Amino acid sequence: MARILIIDDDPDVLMAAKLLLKRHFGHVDIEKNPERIPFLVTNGRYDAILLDMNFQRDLSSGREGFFWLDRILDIDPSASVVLITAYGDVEMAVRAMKVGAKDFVLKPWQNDKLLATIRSSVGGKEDTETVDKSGTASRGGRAKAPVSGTASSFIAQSPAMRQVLDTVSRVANTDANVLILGENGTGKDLIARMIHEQSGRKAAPFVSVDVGALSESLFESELFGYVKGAFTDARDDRSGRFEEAQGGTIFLDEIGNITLPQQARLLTVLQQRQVTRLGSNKPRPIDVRLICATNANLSERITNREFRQDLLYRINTIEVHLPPLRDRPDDIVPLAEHFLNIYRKQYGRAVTGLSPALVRHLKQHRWPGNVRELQHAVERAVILTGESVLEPGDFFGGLGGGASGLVSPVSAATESMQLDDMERRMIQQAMQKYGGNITDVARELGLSRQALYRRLEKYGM
Ligand SMILES: Nc1ncnc2c1ncn2[C@@H]1O[C@H](COP(=O)(O)OP(=O)(O)OP(=O)(O)O)[C@@H](O)[C@H]1O
Repeated sequence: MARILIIDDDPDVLMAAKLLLKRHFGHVDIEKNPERIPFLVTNGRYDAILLDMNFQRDLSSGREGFFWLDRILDIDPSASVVLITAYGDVEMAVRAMKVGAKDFVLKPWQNDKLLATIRSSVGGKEDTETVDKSGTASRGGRAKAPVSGTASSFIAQSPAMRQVLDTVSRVANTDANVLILGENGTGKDLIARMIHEQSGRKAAPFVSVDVGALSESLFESELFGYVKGAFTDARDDRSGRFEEAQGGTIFLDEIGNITLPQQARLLTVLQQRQVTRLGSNKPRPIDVRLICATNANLSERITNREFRQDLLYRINTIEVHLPPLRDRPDDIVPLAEHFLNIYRKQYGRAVTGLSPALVRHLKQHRWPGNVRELQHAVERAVILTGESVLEPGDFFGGLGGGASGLVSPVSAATESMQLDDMERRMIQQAMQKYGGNITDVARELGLSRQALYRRLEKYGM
């Protein structure tokens, strides 16, 4: 069953498209307000997104459409975005495809053409139920990152992480609520998926919700669902994420960031083990395993009366602490090699390993962004290096590394600016070398043509 999202500020277009597509594809969401795109794309796991190019306030330049296309691809680089445009000059559509749109349709559309376009965009997911091999449905939906949550691809060489894996294997098969604590990028999401995959619920859905990102007004409708007419835009009944997780696991990420009223509503649902859709008075029983995660210091929040003690007791039957990467240096090199292996294949680069000098640098860096920072650093290095062995310069590009060879701790923001600069320079050099031939430049940099176009746009080149 395919999941489709349609974004257009014309309610008639939305309704017509929904009626047509619903008969052929399983699930169709419509949205009038483009501001909700980041939330929907993060949480909705769509197989195709139909996006209007021309919103009312920016009628014919398509600029807003480009802006939203870019946001979608930033959140999910593998998203299939099909553009709708009533001002179908081919040039704009082609430009949109160069920066990552999958296809475009002209308004008013021919039904057959629209169906064929969507069919090819969802990759055959029409009418039939397809279940992700692992039975999981993530924020972004399809497996978009090359890094999976299976135990075999989880790197844990340090004693601290071995202990974590031991706890995971002991609690997975119980229904105990688990609270995962750790800084950003330490692997909380991955551990939550692993618990689900090792549990008796693995054939049922794994539903992941970033509750910290839900506004006060969306919190209830998103988690508990709503019935038609519950609020102005509620044109249909819709199940919430708890119901979608029925029989499986719900993962509430950033639980430490929800407000006190949200905490009260969540607590009631957890105590009663039933949800009532917004606008309805019919409670529905739920059978879900609860896993929560946060990077916040919950004891401090409780002392400050920002987090309810009784909610904490509900969610933390088992606590799993993920140490920051700087506190488990034994994991750094195995992780770097693991990511090197993934990205070398993904970008078709002949990079074989890490130099001894780089190994020293990696171990000494503080990794404020933890495993995610290391992962991105390896990806960039694999793309940008011209050598077969990665050197400190591929990672730290002249940052730190004085006589002592120590890498000075730099903020993630500074580092990312420097890496952007490095990337821009690499692209410029390759453009000069190949006289602007996009295919050759993309091949040289190990990028897809689309990825290169996006970077050219990003750097205004
Ligand atoms: N031990 C590990 N082995 C392999 N990959 C890992 C490991 N830990 C984390 N990763 C990878 O690092 C990235 C960040 O991990 P993840 O998203 O699970 O972190 P997080 O703690 O949930 O982050 P946030 O708090 O920002 O949501 C992911 O791509 C994940 O696959």
